[in-house]
Amino acid sequence: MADARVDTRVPVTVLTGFLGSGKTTLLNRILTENHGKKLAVIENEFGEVGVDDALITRRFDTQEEIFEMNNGCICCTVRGDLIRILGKLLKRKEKLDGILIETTGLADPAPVAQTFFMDESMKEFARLDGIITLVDAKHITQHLDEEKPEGAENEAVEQVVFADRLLLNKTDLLSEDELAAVERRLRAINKVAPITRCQNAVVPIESVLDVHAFDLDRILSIDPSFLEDGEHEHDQRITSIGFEKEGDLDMDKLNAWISKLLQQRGVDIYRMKGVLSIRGSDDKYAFHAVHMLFSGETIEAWGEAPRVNKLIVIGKNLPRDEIVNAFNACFAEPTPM
Ligand SMILES: Nc1nc2c(ncn2[C@@H]2O[C@H](COP(=O)(O)OP(=O)(O)OP(=O)(O)O)[C@@H](O)[C@H]2O)c(=O)[nH]1
Repeated sequence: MADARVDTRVPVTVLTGFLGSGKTTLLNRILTENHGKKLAVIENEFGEVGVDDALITRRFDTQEEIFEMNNGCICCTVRGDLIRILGKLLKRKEKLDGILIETTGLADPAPVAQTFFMDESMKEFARLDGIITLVDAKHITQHLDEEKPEGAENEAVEQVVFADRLLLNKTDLLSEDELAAVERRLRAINKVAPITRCQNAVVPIESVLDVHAFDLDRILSIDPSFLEDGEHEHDQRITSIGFEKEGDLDMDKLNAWISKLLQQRGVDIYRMKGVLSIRGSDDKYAFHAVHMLFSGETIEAWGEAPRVNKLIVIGKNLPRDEIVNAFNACFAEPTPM
């Protein structure tokens, strides 16, 4: 095993955690904080339409390069793309202080981690530094408890099992007793990863980057077949509906639809996120929902950019036609001349 003190390979951090747990919030902090590191970020999103690009905040003097991988899930279909991007990055490894991979909220981190032990050039140039798992304190228990169809894995459990660091985020939404109960639950699944409580993913950057936390022996003791290329299956009931549509939305209609949708189907709607164009506003409106909790805020001005609404809905047994029709009905009527 390489000695950490003289190891010059590029450290790779895998940022994982269920949908809406706070991965992009943490990534934005890393990208906007002045830590002096030159990082490359690989972003993978679940869903038909990519929204994260518009939600990622970049510093003006940004040192980071961001690669989007939106044609499939990083742990299955686009692993080939991941290996190609990593291959390109590692050719100029002298210029890099680290690589950060944000998985989708529905990814199994194990096959992503495995990538760094599979091929010789990867092993030579990169070292898996740690798997950092964001945990949504409010919703994790229901995800851990969720019954999955025969053969399908529970990604929320996998993300906790393989974590080298657990960031228990959204502590503002639970009482002290509830938080302690969640911590006990996490500890029962993962005996060793330090658990750090946080809000808005505020943790010292040095506690997540370059921490030398990944331990192959521990992983092999949990999953002896970790280094073999095994198959895994996701819950096929979970799908996404994506919108990419020009025009202005009527805020009242939008609010009424979202409130009704989340009241009726909030248990099965894991995540909604979007950047929307609202009639009468010059600014982009960023919208987030995680189950029944939703929020929105104006972000930057549209300026010259085309006012295209991007919205993604991710959930279980989604009624596609109903959701598509209801969203389309939220557009503002054209103003009479
Ligand atoms: N109340 C509360 N909300 C939070 C906290 N941290 C993040 N959020 C909100 O939770 C929502 C989801 O956060 P993201 O960072 O986008 O989550 P994510 O893990 O990247 O989500 P996906 O990319 O969909 O998997 C956003 O509305 C955040 O503002 C927190 O500590 N408390």
